[in-house]
Amino acid sequence: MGRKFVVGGNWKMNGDKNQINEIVNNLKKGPLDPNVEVVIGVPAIYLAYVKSIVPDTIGVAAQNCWKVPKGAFTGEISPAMIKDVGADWVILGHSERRTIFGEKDDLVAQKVAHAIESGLKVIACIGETLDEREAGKTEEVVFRQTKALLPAIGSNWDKVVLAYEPVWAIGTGKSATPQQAQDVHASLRNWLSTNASADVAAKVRIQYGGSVTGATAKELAACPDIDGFLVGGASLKPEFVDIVNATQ
Ligand SMILES: O=C(COP(=O)(O)O)NO
Repeated sequence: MGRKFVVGGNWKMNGDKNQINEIVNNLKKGPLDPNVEVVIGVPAIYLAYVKSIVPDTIGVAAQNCWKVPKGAFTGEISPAMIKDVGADWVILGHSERRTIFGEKDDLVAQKVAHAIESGLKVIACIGETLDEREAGKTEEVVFRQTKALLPAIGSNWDKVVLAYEPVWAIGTGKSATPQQAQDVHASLRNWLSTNASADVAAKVRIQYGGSVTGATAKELAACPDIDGFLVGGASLKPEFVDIVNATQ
């Protein structure tokens, strides 16, 4: 289908300059598959530092941003600030933003819209909780979350990567099986074909995230509708290189 594999490393609230140096040196050593797009999600306070030491071939993402250019929003950062330090991606709607910080679909959509209009590329996260999966609501939830993003994205789907991250697999060591992940990705792509367009559905890259490791990445990467990963814990470890190279 010709979708470029894209692997994100979401460092979350982890790292200090010594650990960041180790992680970046590991990425520099690689070797990284040149056919795979790599984006690292960095704590905001270290964005400028990471941009100063990481090769230009590696994208740098903030892990969140606010929905307007500037103003009295203590503690927040804007897409303009993210661009100002040279980063060109932002991760939005992560389940930890939704469950811990109470971000709802409409706020995520407003952030996505403003990030895109500010010139950032977006990794937009969706995914169901364990209760929702056990209640058979997985598709209902991911369709609802994605539907909320449609007006925010508009015709700018080339600036967006979707990340399906089942909440019950995040940070648990319990990944979705390749079949479970493929089923949701395929269903979401089919939904996009009907609710966005066949072109969007064919071209949008859908990452899988949730306890991806060097040991599980190859089988997951072999699934036709998995176009990459959004990796948490393992992105802090040398095995992240193996995950990036999972399609080799
Ligand atoms: O939240 C995640 C996944 O985290 P883990 O790989 O640690 O499950 N990615 O954004």
